[in-house]
Amino acid sequence: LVKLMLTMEANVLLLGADSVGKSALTVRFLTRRFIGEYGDIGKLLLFVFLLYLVSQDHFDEKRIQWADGFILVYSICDRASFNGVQQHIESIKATKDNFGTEKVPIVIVGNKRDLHHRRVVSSEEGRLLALSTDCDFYEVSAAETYHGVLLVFHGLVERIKDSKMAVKKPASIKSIVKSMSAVFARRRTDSL
Ligand SMILES: Nc1nc2c(ncn2[C@@H]2O[C@H](COP(=O)(O)OP(=O)(O)OP(=O)(O)O)[C@@H](O)[C@H]2O)c(=O)[nH]1
Repeated sequence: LVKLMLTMEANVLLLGADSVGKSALTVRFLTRRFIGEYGDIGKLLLFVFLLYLVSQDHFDEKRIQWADGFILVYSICDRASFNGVQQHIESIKATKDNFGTEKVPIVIVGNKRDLHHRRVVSSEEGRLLALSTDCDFYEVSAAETYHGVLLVFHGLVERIKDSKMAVKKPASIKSIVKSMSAVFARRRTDSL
């Protein structure tokens, strides 16, 4: 019995306005714990670590090109952060389009779901934005659960896989045609 392990490396860029929870989501995903649970020294170490991992919220083409997938975060308690997501989507699509890339893997995340008493952006608004821009949508609480955050990253990985397969498809059809014509060419020369 042979077991095949398929692994995939992907660059993921988290974008969003200040304080929407980008660091909290990343820390939750990587350590299963909420960023607020760490003591002062823990927070300092995490901060240094995240300096390497979390990209800040300004755009440049290189960073967008670098990324295979995007997590666009807003807070359900912050309308301006939600409005910013639309602009991010437009910039990403415009930049990726320039390079002829297929459907861009983007996941929209409404964070701070636990603060429902302070909610100003409804779930429907988030879902509609995702529908109209062809992105996935999740509402989560980095403060409360690991599972929802895990689903976000898994959902994005699935999208990245799909887009990589879509890019590869024409090449593989080409290679099938090539190998078939090689077989027929050999048969023709064999029968001569
Ligand atoms: N109640 C609640 N608070 C959260 C949640 N996620 C993050 N926070 C808090 O929101 C604040 C900002 O979170 P960060 O993770 O630092 O946000 P960020 O987007 O990385 O912020 P910047 O560094 O400004 O870009 C912190 O006080 C977090 O503890 C959440 O799901 N619920």
